[in-house]
Amino acid sequence: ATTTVKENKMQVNGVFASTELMGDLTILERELIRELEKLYLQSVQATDHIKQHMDEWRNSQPHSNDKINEESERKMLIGNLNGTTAAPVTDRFTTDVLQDEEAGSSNYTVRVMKLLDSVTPGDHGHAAHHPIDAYLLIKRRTHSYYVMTNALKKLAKSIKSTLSEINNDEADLLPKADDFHGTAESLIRMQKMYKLSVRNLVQGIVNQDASGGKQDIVSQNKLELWDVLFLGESAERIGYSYESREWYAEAAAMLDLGAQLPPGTEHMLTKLKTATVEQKKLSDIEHQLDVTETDLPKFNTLMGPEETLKYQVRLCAGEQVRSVEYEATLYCKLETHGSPYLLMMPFKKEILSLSPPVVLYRKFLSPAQVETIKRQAKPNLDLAEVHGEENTHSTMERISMTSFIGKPEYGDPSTLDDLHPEVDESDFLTDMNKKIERATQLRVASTKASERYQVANYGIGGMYNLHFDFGKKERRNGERLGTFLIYLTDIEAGGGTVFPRLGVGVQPELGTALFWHNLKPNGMNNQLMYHAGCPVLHGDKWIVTKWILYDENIRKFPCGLSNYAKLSL
Ligand SMILES: O=C(O)CCC(=O)C(=O)O
Ligand SMILES: [Fe+2]
Repeated sequence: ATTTVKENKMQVNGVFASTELMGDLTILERELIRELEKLYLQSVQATDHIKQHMDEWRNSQPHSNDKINEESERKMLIGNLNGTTAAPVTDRFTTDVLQDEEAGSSNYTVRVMKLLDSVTPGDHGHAAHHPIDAYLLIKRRTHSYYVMTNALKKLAKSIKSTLSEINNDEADLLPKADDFHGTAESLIRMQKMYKLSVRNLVQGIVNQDASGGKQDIVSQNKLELWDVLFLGESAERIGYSYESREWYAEAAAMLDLGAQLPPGTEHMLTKLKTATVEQKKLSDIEHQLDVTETDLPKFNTLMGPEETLKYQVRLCAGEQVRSVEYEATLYCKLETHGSPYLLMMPFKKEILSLSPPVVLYRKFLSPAQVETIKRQAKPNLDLAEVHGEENTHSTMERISMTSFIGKPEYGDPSTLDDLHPEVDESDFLTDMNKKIERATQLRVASTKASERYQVANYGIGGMYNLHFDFGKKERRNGERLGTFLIYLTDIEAGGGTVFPRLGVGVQPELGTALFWHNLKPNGMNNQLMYHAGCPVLHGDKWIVTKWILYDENIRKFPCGLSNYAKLSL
């Protein structure tokens, strides 16, 4: 499968495809927080205002301690004003103000005045007999209510407008509920892939035991019981029952330690209890399986899906899976390909697999060159889309942003013309084409010989599932013979490129290039070259890829058409 671009959208199923855009979101979030802070301050002001008036009102009540009196006063007052029986207290605020505004205060005042005698006995007889008492009473019923409800109304209005502003202006940029679910699911996938401990995750710790004594990555944030329950449910929804039980068991443990069950989650209690029991049983069995595993892996064979997945997981976690004997046959060299030019500056080449060959070129690009590529690619980053055999679809197969740099004529079947095989790239890319030619000994610097440079950016959880680089229909100049992939960032955790059928795993390192052939020398697809980009656990992964096409390179092969001829790079 190959990747091209789709409409501008930040995420696919909620996984932040690009850390760049996560940055934008952080800025947006800051603005949002400022808006909400403003609202909060307004609401505090309004509340203070209301409180003050309430206090004034309460303190000026002649019989503030006499609950029965107050209540009957209220009921009668409202009942009479409305011409109905008493309304609930909350309604009274609105009723009063509405009537106040509709009928005009004087009308209202007259009506209240008429009621006073029968309603509020004051300390010195009738409250309304004393002009000051009457004045204050009416003030409480009119002015104070008015001020209070107005403050509330204003607040409600400004909340409403802020919300609609957020909804209208930034709706496309803000993550949605789907994205939240997707982010949770991506966390579950990483939990499974990297065997992350749930207990550690709750503490904000990403443990890296599996990859051999590497340091934990610690966040300042922790998860709450609510999150733990949510993640358990997310895992359950995507069918990861083992992982779901781990979250539920952890939730049960948190409850035991005194955490409060969030409201509305009471129904989950039985689930949590059974999860604890089942999880204990399962982890015992798993443990036994681990211990009794004696099968030696058979690399460089077409292992089945289960075994492929198993080695994908192990390689992504940074494990060495091949025998020490095999690893000992690998080597590195200063490559010159016998060329005087390269004598001056040989490639630092490392063989990761002998046959089929996979090689590394250390420090292929300088940090400055890497920056140039990223700078050129950034403005056009778009959600990656995968072209399958049948149709084009955006899937969980690949979660990353991609963009292309260099002349569009490169590798484009519709604009290819045999008469114009060469196209002027920028000086920078022309140099890079030539450098890749010197390293791979293949023809690259012609529009027929290679595709455009594809730059990809993976955010946290971003990944590329197992796939082959060959297989796109209608590739006029032949299949993708070779993949020349340059890492543009170092990645602290996760984000490796793995070949489970070869037992090869590579950790991204800024400026280092990875090169392999997808085809056998006779042009047939090599099914051993199944590979994946592991989910990024921590960091911001950038790569640039040049696919080198078959037809222009047939003559470069030393071998004939045997399906078994071995190639070395
Ligand atoms: O991201 C990676 O490490 C692998 C990328 C890849 O396989 C591809 O772009 O075809
Ligand atoms: Fe690939």
